[in-house]
Amino acid sequence: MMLPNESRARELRALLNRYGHEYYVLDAPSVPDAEYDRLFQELQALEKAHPELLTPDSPTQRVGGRALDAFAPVRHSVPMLSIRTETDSGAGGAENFDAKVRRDLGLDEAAPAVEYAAELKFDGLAISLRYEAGLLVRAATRGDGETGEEVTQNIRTIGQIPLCLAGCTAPVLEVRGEVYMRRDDFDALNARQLAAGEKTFVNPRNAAAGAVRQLDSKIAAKRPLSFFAYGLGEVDGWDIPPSHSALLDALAKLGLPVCADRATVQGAAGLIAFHAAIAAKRDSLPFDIDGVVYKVNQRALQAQLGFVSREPRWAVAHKYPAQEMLTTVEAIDVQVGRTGAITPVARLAPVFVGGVTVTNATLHNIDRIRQLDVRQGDTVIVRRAGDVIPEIVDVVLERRPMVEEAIDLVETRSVARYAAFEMPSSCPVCGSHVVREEGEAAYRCTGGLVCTAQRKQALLHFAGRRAMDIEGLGDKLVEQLVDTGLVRTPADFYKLGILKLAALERMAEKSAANLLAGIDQSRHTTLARFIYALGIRNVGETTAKDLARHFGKLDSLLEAACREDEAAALAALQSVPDVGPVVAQSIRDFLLEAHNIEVIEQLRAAGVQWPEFEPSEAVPAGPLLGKTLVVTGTLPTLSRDEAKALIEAAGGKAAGSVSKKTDYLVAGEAAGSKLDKAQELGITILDEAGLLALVGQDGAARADD
Ligand SMILES: NC(=O)c1ccc[n+]([C@@H]2O[C@H](COP(=O)([O-])OP(=O)(O)OC[C@H]3O[C@@H](n4cnc5c(N)ncnc54)[C@H](O)[C@@H]3O)[C@@H](O)[C@H]2O)c1
Ligand SMILES: [Zn+2]
Repeated sequence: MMLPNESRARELRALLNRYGHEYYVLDAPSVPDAEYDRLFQELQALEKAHPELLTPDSPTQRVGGRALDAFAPVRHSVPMLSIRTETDSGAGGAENFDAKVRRDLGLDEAAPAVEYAAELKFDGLAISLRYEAGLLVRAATRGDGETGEEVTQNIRTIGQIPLCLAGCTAPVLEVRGEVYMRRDDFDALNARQLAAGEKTFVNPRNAAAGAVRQLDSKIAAKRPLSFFAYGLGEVDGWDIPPSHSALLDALAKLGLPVCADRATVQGAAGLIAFHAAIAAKRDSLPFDIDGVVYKVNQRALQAQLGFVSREPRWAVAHKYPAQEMLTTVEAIDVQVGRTGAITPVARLAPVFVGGVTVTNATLHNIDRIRQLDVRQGDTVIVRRAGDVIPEIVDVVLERRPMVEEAIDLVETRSVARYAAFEMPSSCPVCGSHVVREEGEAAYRCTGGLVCTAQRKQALLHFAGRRAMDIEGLGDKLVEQLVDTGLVRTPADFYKLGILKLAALERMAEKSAANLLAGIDQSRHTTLARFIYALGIRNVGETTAKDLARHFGKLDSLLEAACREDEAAALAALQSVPDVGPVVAQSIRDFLLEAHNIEVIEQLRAAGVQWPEFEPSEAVPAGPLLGKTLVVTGTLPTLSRDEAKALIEAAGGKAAGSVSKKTDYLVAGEAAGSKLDKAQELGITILDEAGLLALVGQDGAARADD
């Protein structure tokens, strides 16, 4: 009968061997390192407590993985080892190592502190570079430590690795170091993979390992890799410096990249300080590290300490919290952003990753979800590295909850317990319909005027100088008005009274009165400004002007955009200059949303108005085509902007100053120097009625007056 410990050890060996194979040989781990380490430590503890369970094939007794047959084997005359990991994550990690070193060296209490070289533990893969007479002749992976794989071609594509050493012609110099991928290079690579519909990499380490062990050097060359040297292999004819820190300096002199984040420190206190300093800057490093490495600095002492099975006794790795962890997806929700973008988010069982507890992870968009095939209930790998938002990078499919489904009366099959995620068709915040623009990854809520998620942004835009131009309505005030519930939609601005406003914190009666005056003034506007103020996606100031000029009346625009026949509606919109299919679709989506129309009607009912005219379609050229007009003074009914809009709508140009090129001056009450100048130049002077007549808008044609 098999004892429980024995069967657990067997189970752990099998699991670790499989994960090791996926990681070392296939470069495609299915679980995060932290999960592997947890099982590894469990097996180590079991073997320690019951030495009879230790088998020669145990993963605790070996280094790395077997070399792939596809590469030529390389025997390492000096084996490439692993490094023991100190499991105490606090200061104890450094203290334990220092105490052990002192014990192993036979140092007593009175002996001075041991000197250490402290470095970063780069998260990539180990490579041995063999230089003969100063030339790079071979590069090899670690493999199982004894035999690695020849990857010279791929390594030659790494620009940072010198093909020829500076000032060294020693017969043999094997340099060991880490090939890694910078985070920015990794992000760019994944973006390219995603765009090409190919599988993305879980982390920079796997991407780097996959690139180095890529059979096709052309593909390897497209994966941007970097390198740091940190040690030696076989050496012949080169004077090895007496300390590790001096060795790193010497390697840098030969032209090899050596990381600047390293220090020579004394005793446990020095190690603790280094560990803390690097922890503080870990997120801002341009590449991933999983910890720091402490090495006894003097070579003589290293030799005295020697090795145990798979690792040196003079070095230890002291890790930081893992940047990838396993957790489960409790639900997939969507979030509505300030601009209406709807993004899926995974609600996670709380997990400590990259130094923080994470409960949500962005899923970016539906394409990303489909690519990962992530579902509610799944066990996933969450990654948080650098200052970026936590992300789900992979699904552990073998842990997906499955249920039996009957195919017929006798047969069943296993299917995923939860269905694939679908984007909602209406906004979870306001219920408006949701659209996806062509060629865009994001879905959007179309309820720009009503959606609370977009409210503050929309109101601020509406009041903006280039939109309704409401004086004194800045972001602080909009925030206050929304938070106190006084304003929900732009129409509410026009319902504000002095009492309500003056009751707001920090609002003096005088400023309340000024604001109300500003709001009141904004009632007289132009159609272009009004359209722009609505905040329709993709409709900027210029497009708003084009639309106003083309349709002349808001109702003509509404009618055209909301036609039942979608193709006809889009065509009508696209007959406006510079309006393409995407803009046309945005306009239609916005105006088809009944919530938005309600607000537009409320605004009109509140007295927001603008001059309207017959669409310029009827008079394609416009009566003022090629004419330049200047408006000055106060007109009896039109505001300055309204007059300008009329001129522009009729094809004319509204200029700011009078010159010989001016065709007409439109002068109102209290017109000053411009009038004098126009008279001097003999320019035709019009009053408001004259202007209206000129553009074919005699009094009767004006709406709302
Ligand atoms: N996810 C999985 O399924 C899976 C499977 C197997 C192993 N792993 C991971 O692999 C690691 C264990 O592998 P290991 O035995 O290679 O040990 P290790 O990676 O923890 O330590 C040894 C390696 O550290 C690297 N290193 C980085 N910076 C260094 C520096 N400054 N000086 C010296 N060496 C430096 C070298 O490449 C060296 O080979 C663990 O992190 C484990 O989680 C993960
Ligand atoms: Zn919404």
